[in-house]
Amino acid sequence: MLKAKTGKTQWRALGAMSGTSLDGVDAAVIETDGTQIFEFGESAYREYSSDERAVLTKALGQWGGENALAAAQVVENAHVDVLQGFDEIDLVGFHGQTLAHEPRGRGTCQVGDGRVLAEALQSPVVWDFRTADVKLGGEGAPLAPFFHFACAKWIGLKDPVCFLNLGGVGNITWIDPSKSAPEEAGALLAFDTGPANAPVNDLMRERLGLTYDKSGAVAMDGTVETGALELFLAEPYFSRIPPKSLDRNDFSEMINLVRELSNADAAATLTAMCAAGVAAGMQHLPSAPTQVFVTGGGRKNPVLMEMLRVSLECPVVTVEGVGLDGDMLEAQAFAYLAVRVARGLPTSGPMTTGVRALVGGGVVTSPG
Ligand SMILES: Nc1ncnc2c1ncn2[C@@H]1O[C@H](COP(=O)(O)OP(=O)(O)OP(=O)(O)O)[C@@H](O)[C@H]1O
Ligand SMILES: CC(=O)N[C@H]1[C@@H]2OC[C@@H](O2)[C@@H](O)[C@@H]1O[C@H](C)C(=O)O
Repeated sequence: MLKAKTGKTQWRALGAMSGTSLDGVDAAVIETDGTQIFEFGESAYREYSSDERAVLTKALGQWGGENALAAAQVVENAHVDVLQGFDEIDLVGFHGQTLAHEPRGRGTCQVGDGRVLAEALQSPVVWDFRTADVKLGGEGAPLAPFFHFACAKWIGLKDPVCFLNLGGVGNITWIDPSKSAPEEAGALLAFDTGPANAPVNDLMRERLGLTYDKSGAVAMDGTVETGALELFLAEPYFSRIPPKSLDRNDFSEMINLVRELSNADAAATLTAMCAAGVAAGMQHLPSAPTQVFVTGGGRKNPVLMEMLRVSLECPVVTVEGVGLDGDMLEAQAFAYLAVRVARGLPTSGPMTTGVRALVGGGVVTSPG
């Protein structure tokens, strides 16, 4: 059973993330005061059933209505399922499921109601992390960068590095760990690099009835079609100055660029597009990173990792190489951010989301 505590300086926070891949819910505990990471705790994963995934897929791109409500219910149930298995939790950080993201237009939409979770878990819940940032002119994403800064400190780094998350969409955080705090000028620069695994997943589903290209097995036998890659890189998104963010389906038409190709060549080309998006992003960084730490499911794809190693001019390693868990980094990030919100500390700033001023985005709901 979850237990709420107040007046703490060190919190045992539980974070949960349901990412753009729609595979399931990651949940992880972290001990923190909202600045320093003291300890990483236990974690769990709750996969969506195929019926649940179908409900979520149907609601993608929607801002409300029947499908979005059904998706919210799936998200809430799955989260309660997995989160009730943790003990002695002070605070829950609940990201929810992004259905639509259009920061310069209709805003950003994450479903799953934090009030439902607070009641079911009898714990304070921090949720709706992105809305405040978007309202203040920010991209509302990425939000993990302040946590990446804390990770760089936890590792004990001194020189500029990058964290690269390869989920459905890719996002990168450049960090100068010699700065004392993430809100300090020059400490961070972050943005979405482009599509990551989502297009390959879509191709696998469409052609082979698979959910993803496990270990890059299909792409491994393919040849990259350079014409398609060039057309992809001509997209204005890549030259846009960051911060900038993407919706899962912003590049969904790129599958058309590989329509005529064999399964292997199409998978290789879409995988190369992910790596090329990251490489194009490097031009925007304040200085060359000494290392790139890769997190998210894409790090398990050796074809993608090799493409990154060839195109980036620095060592590319998985976050496991520095003692972190690449399956749980996003869940840990929302645990960490929840404590920052509870303590009134900012969670994003001009160099991570482009928001006008530092903002602590998130709503705190206590059980009734
Ligand atoms: N063993 C593997 N081989 C190849 N690809 C993999 C492997 N494991 C996971 N992936 C890819 O990683 C994806 C899941 O990554 P992750 O869990 O980081 O995404 P997410 O958190 O849902 O997305 P986002 O970070 O965009 O919100 C899968 O959909 C798949 O494409
Ligand atoms: C709107 C939204 O949910 N964006 C996600 C998505 O998934 C990856 C990338 O696009 C990133 O910008 C963000 O998630 C991570 C956790 C973030 O906010 O840092």
